[in-house]
Amino acid sequence: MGTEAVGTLAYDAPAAKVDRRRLIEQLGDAVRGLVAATCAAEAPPEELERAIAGTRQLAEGLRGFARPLGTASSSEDPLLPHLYPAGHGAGNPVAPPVHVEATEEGVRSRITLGRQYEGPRGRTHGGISALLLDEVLAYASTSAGRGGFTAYLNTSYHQAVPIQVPLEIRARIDAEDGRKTTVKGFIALESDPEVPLVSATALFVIPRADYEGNQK
Ligand SMILES: CCCCCCCCCCCC(=O)SCCNC(=O)CCNC(=O)[C@H](O)C(C)(C)COP(=O)(O)OP(=O)(O)OC[C@H]1O[C@@H](n2cnc3c(N)ncnc32)[C@H](O)[C@@H]1OP(=O)(O)O
Repeated sequence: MGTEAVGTLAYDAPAAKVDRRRLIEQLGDAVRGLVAATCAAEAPPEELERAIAGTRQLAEGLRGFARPLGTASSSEDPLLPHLYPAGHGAGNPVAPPVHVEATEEGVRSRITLGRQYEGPRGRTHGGISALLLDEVLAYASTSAGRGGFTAYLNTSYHQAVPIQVPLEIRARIDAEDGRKTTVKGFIALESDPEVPLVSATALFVIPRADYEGNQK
């Protein structure tokens, strides 16, 4: 049996599943690195052609093992983090590598964004900032035992969020009202964590059926 940390819970997942999840995370990380290198590469034509052929061959190899759309991966486990969500899945090379930890007032995530998240030169794309805030604010709601889907995410962009610079994202519950949870948070430089670069307020709503089911 392998032990994988889930919040404060140590869960003995079957070793084969843990090993497989590690490989999936490593593949996600490797392809994420390839995506970042692709966005930065000033390579000569022959190197680009080599990269195109090699990448197409790798993709073709993996496509043969694709699971049907809408089905869960055999590596998913209800007690372990999902591997493929676009916002944080460690196995999803498109997802920024978001890790969240609990703090006294809520949650915090430290992250450095690669070149693939660039919008205007040197700055993070605003949609990526919104994605990060949605993710970390949702995590604050979930880890407080609330959860819910994002009903709105209001973002204010105060200053540029730099690429390849350590960032800190913090979030805390602002209000709870039945099925509704309002969460506030912001992205800052890790070196200047009190100055918001992008701030957000989000409303998370638990669907009525889920909420009423939990009240029984
Ligand atoms: C390591 C990292 C881990 C990370 C851990 C997890 C990270 C995952 C993060 C992903 C988060 C997402 O992106 S979620 C995906 C994006 N969001 C969605 O797909 C949601 C789509 N929308 C919906 O499914 C629905 O609209 C819901 C569930 C949000 C609400 O539906 P409903 O339950 O039928 O809503 P309804 O009865 O009308 O409203 C309930 C109450 O909410 C209020 N309300 C509803 N919508 C709004 C709104 N836009 N603005 C204001 N208020 C609203 C209503 O006024 C009402 O208040 P009152 O009258 O009761 O006072």
